[in-house]
Amino acid sequence: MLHVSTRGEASPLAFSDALLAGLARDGGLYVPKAWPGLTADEIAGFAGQSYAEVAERIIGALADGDIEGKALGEMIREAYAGFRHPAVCPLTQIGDNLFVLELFHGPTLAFKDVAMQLLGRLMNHVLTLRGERATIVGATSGDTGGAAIDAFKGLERVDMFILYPQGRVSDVQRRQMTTVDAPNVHAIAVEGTFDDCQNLVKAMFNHHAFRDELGLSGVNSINWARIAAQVVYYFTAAVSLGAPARKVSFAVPTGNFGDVLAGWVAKRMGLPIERLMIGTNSNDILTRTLQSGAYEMRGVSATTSPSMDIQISSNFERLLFEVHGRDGATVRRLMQSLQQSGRFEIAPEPLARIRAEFDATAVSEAETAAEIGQTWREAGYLLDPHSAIGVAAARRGLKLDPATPVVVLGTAHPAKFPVAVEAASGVVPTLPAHLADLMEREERVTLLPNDQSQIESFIRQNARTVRGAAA
Ligand SMILES: Cc1ncc(COP(=O)(O)O)c(C=O)c1O
Ligand SMILES: N[C@@H](CCOP(=O)(O)O)C(=O)O
Repeated sequence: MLHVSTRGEASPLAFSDALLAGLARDGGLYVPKAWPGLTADEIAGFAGQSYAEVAERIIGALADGDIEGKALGEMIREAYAGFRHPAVCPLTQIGDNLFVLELFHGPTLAFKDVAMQLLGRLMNHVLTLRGERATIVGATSGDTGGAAIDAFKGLERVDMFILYPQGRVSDVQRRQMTTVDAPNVHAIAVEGTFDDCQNLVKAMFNHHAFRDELGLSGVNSINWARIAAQVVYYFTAAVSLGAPARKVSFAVPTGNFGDVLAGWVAKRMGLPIERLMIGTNSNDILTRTLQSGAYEMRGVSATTSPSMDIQISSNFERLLFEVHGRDGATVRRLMQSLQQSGRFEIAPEPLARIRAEFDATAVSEAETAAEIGQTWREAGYLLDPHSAIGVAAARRGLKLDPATPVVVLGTAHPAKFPVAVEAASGVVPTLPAHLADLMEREERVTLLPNDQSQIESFIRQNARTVRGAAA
């Protein structure tokens, strides 16, 4: 199956080519040309299967034979063997019809590990088959960076450069990026916001001479394979609550719109999802957009859920493409308007299509802290601030529809955000044993201005890949 760009002008690519490309050459994001479907019987058959078995079926359907089946199965099994919970992504009940899907049992304690541990293996596999190398550039508001560095550290065929906003990630998040002693990974602190970092990454991809010279690739959720891997846990969670016979809703703490988009993809593939509830922090551009139809940028404020301090929600472009009948020209026009004036308007019909499947709600800093405190007191369950935003969104959804179970995506371990969690609950969350000495490890980081040419020079000087060929 081929993958097409949301902006309609780049050449369609097979799964493994889209995996290495990251962003399409027209600036768009890749999506499969058609959604593979699973029957209700097949979905019911997932009950009792391991996470890796379900992943093999779902990712196999999305990769559509482009990654050889036996190799894919082995990579999936290896990717999840190191998770600290045998279920990989277990489900915990914290209230009436209220569940947390714990996505933080991977090495860096965030949901990013679920996709990234597989992505590292997939990329290494494809690059090895082709005898190529790649230079990965990524932007992080805190979690993607650590997960990517862990998954790619030491890989011979890859150099990795991760841009994060200086002073705007938690100490644990920063140290997970800066204390890894591997010559192929580089943490770059940028004087700017996450949106600046993400804009720099996209600008490097759109600088085609640089892109080709360095063999650029990306591991942010602009990379279609990231979303594909995230689809799996929607199936495992819903099936364990009775799907496909029973509908389930999901509440998703949202920033770049990748995780909740994966839920929308699961629904397209046949999973009976009732509602997809977006929870935003006070950087509430998505909530405002669903209310008014106007996607309008404002300044980003720093919150206790820093990974969601985002205004340019990259994957929303994929949804825009779908609700506009896959019309790349319209998406190009909307994205141009965003770049030129910081806003665009969604017409009534596509907006109605979005509202038919998604709800959105903004959760303030005070409400986030109150949710952490309440859930700890009532359920004895410690939430991180991001997951707390999901729980607050779920509680609002349950008031409207108490009969449908809601699964909140628990996107990070509370110990990644100890200051906010302790302030809200009085409990100091502790890091798992493998990270116990994180705060004592030596840091290695380069501070650079928000300037594309200086960042490109740094990457050129430090990357071992030239023109995508093996050095
Ligand atoms: C802990 C955490 N929760 C939620 C999100 C938001 O996810 P997405 O950007 O896929 O919407 C992020 C960042 O991506 C995150 O790191
Ligand atoms: N919240 C993310 C931001 C980048 O998101 P991605 O899913 O597009 O990689 C982070 O923690 O870095």
